[in-house]
Amino acid sequence: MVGVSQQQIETALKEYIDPYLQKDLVSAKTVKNIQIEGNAVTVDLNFGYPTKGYDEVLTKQLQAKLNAIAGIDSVNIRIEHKVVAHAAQKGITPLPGVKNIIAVASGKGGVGKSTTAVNLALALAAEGAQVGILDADIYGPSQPRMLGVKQQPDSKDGKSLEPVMSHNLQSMSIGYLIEEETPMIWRGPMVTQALEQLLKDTRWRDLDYLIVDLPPGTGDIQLTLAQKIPVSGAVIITTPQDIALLDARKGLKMFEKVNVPVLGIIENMSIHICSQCGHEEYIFGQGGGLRMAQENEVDFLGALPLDITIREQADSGKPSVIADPNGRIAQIYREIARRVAAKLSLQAKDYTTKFPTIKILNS
Ligand SMILES: Nc1ncnc2c1ncn2[C@@H]1O[C@H](COP(=O)(O)OP(=O)(O)OP(=O)(O)O)[C@@H](O)[C@H]1O
Repeated sequence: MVGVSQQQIETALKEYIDPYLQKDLVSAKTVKNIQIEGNAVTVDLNFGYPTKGYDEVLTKQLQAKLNAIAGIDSVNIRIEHKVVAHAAQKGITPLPGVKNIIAVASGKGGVGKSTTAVNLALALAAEGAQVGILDADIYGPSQPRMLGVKQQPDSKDGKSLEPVMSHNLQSMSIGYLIEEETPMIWRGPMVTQALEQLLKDTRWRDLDYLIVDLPPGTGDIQLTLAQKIPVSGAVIITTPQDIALLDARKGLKMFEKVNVPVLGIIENMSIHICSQCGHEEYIFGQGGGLRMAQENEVDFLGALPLDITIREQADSGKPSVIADPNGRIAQIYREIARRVAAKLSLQAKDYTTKFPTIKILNS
């Protein structure tokens, strides 16, 4: 009997389109090794984005596919992931301890940007990445409450700050340093200076992703931040109302202006689910976020319902991804997290720190 060939396995792997990368496994360069021993095949895959919540489904589908090849009776799929640093805006120095910064922005306030940012960060961590969150929403820092953090950050040297740990997430917020009731009057330059300091003086530790929860809006402050922080990609949060969509479009333009790629749009409060009877209703209109994404040729990353549990869980210091990890809402956030990370993994790598020094020798 003729044995199974490497070519046969590759052809089968080429037929599998990864739903997050939207490419087949071979073209996406995820296949690291194929080993055939008699009737047994082992495939080693390596992804540039964290895949914990997807490994089981992927393994089952590939096993079914490869087992269908005549002559194979044992399939072993080994999955790894390795997140690398991707390029940020030209001329901005990368942040020590942080591979990729993802900015979460909204055109207008109150659309659920901070709630989505923290759940996205927790979802990326649940997928297996090392994640941090910087609460740059200086006017209304809500991350301490949502992360259930009461203590102030430590400082080992009196100059830098140690990130606060909760739910396996490193975090920093102006809210850790000032009293919640203290009225702060921030003026433009003060905000950017305070945030730059908060970002740079924190000793982030080996982060694959740092989520930056930007202040709402698309004014000068946001523009300056988008220019000064080394951002690899941005995510825009909107609700389906026309007014929010209009403002979200301004957000898209802002990132375009500063050459930060937009990874996609998330629609929040998309559909209302009645907590009494489960009835579903599109209070703010249907499909607005998707249409806007299509019109502007950016990805639509997903939609979250308007659901009281999202607010209650965030308010209690345990956002939905932590409070109900197997629930429907957590699964939506995790699906979105995989899309965000996969989209980022397709972008150019950051070579700035890896170039060897060229020495010119006089002979
Ligand atoms: N999908 C949702 N379903 C129900 N409540 C939500 C949802 N998303 C956010 N909320 C609630 O809406 C309120 C506003 O959310 P959040 O603070 O995240 O918005 P924001 O856009 O960051 O606001 P700001 O612009 O003021 O910083 C919060 O009480 C939050 O718990």
